[in-house]
Amino acid sequence: MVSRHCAYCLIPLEADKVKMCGGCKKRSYCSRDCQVNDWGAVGQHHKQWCKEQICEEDIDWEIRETVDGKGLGVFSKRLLPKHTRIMVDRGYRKIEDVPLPFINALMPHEGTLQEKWDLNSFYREESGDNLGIRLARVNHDCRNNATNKFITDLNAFILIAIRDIQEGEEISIQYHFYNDISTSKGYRDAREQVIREKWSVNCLESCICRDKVLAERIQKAHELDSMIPTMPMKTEEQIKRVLKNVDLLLKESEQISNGIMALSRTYYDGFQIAILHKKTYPLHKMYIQKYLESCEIVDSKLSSTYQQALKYYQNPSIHRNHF
Ligand SMILES: C[S@@+](CC[C@H](N)C(=O)[O-])C[C@H]1O[C@@H](n2cnc3c(N)ncnc32)[C@H](O)[C@@H]1O
Repeated sequence: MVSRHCAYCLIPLEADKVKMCGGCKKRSYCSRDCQVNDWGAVGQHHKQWCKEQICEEDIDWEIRETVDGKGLGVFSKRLLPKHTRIMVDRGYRKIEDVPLPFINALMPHEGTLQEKWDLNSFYREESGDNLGIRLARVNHDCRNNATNKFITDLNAFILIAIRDIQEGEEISIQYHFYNDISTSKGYRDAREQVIREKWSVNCLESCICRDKVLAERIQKAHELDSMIPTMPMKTEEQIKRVLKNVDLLLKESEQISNGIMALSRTYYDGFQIAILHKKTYPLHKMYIQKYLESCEIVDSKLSSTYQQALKYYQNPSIHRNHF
């Protein structure tokens, strides 16, 4: 069975007709024209990603039918260790920008283009509506093993493993964010309702997203997250107290949230707070180092977020909080 598609036009590829990218030796095409198109922004801008060793279809993952009625899904073809970058997918901002065969292939099968767009696109406050053609095949699971981020300046979604994913395991993300500690309960509940209506994903009473003890921990972590920037931070003692809360939040986030995404923000908070006072200044090193590492994973070295983090790492005194 053919499980590889041209990375540009998405037509199925016969094993003996595959043209491989000479750089990453992974990305596959049906023709030189498709390879040239994919190299620039017309396609997925592979020129930017070629050296980043992102996983590719048929080598690291494949799209196939699920056995539990969810339609197609994305499955790993090998062990994908935690923090592996599973896929990079160009973001389409408007229906008109998406090549017709791409959007036509999506769910709902008999739906209009608008219905397909509505079901498969993601909305983000900072970047609006976006559709990733391959990302749209990733199904929802409340115990998701991957998470995705839209990198606005690179116009790309990046899908990251948040724990080790075994060979043959389905790769899943969360369509609703019950454990997003950065938002209030009211907002999380409203978002969940909309998202359940959009994707008709209905969880059992026993699902982790309905666990009351966990919900309380998430709420407490959210309160801590909101409280940190409001705490007094003038004296050394006050700053040390805030940093204790930062460390507490990092520990909680590691266990209850989507991992790396939530941690990334809090590492940055730790950095901004530690540099406020000369006595706590040495502590900044650990936070900015962790922040830089997390930016490399969730945003990639190519992003402006990573480049800015690198500047702060190399020269913390350029940050406005520096004592
Ligand atoms: C973005 S698409 C995901 C890919 C889709 N399975 C396909 O074949 O193209 C979202 C749709 O997949 C199905 N789906 C995703 N996760 C599901 C889940 N956990 N349980 C049931 N259906 C799910 C629902 O029909 C949902 O509206």
